[in-house]
Amino acid sequence: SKWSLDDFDIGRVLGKGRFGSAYLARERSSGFVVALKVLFKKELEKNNVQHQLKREVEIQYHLRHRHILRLFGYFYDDQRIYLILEYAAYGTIYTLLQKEKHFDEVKAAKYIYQLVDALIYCHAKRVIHRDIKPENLLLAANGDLKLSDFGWSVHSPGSRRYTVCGTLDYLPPEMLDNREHDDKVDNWSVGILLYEFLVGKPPFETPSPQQTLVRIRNMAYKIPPEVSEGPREIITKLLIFEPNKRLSLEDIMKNEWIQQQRPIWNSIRGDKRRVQTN
Ligand SMILES: COc1cccc(-c2nc(Nc3cc(C)[nH]n3)cc3ccccc23)c1
Repeated sequence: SKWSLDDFDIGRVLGKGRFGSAYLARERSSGFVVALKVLFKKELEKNNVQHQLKREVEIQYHLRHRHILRLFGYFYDDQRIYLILEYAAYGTIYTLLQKEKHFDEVKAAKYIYQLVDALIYCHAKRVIHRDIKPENLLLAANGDLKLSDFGWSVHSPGSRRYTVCGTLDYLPPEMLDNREHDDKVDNWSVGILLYEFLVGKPPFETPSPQQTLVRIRNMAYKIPPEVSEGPREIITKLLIFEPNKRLSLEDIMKNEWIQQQRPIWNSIRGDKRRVQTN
């Protein structure tokens, strides 16, 4: 591959992930700023996830969409693998949500709209993400959402072969029972996210993974009264046990409440560009 570490000036650490860290970096000849994700081969082998990484690279490398973080390339040396990724200046939605506690309906609708736009593109290419959660949603300098971390993505239909580590909060029943599943798993996660954006925590959250598992299986959740009818309807139509009965991504885009918020998004971005996208 044509890239090497000498092609980059390395800047600050952006953050730490499970298998390595991401650094701000600048490609020397062009001055182009990127995020360099450094993964340790030993760690990957120890967790037996090197083929997941291979699939992540193959899938993300070929996806080109304004709300999907670009993977420009990769290279490696004897201990590490380096992913050359698009740099999103404002970090993760996870951090923003922690800071703001919860989003107002305009912001929640904007992020859901942009995420669903990215997922329609992925599903059209038979790619399911399978790991949609606030930690994997980055924010670009213009405030736009960027879906990242395709480490768990597969070509539909999929079946989970690896133990899920980390939160179960976003997994649909069919993935908990390790049953065969299709792209409707991402529809479920959109419902979880919309709830979490407005309420500040995911619907099935409990102190222990075991209890969370029971609550998901029993569909034991309540939408607080302060959530208005528009988002309430979308959440209720996405958090459905039977995958094929869940609201389609297209129907989310057409939803009246989502459409009502759109004119406000453009005005927030500062009326530098009054672009009426109709
Ligand atoms: C593993 O790397 C992590 C983990 C958690 C947060 C960040 C992070 N990332 C980015 N931007 C990025 C990251 C990538 C792959 N492209 N653009 C920006 C930030 C800003 C403040 C705090 C943190 C940030 C990275």
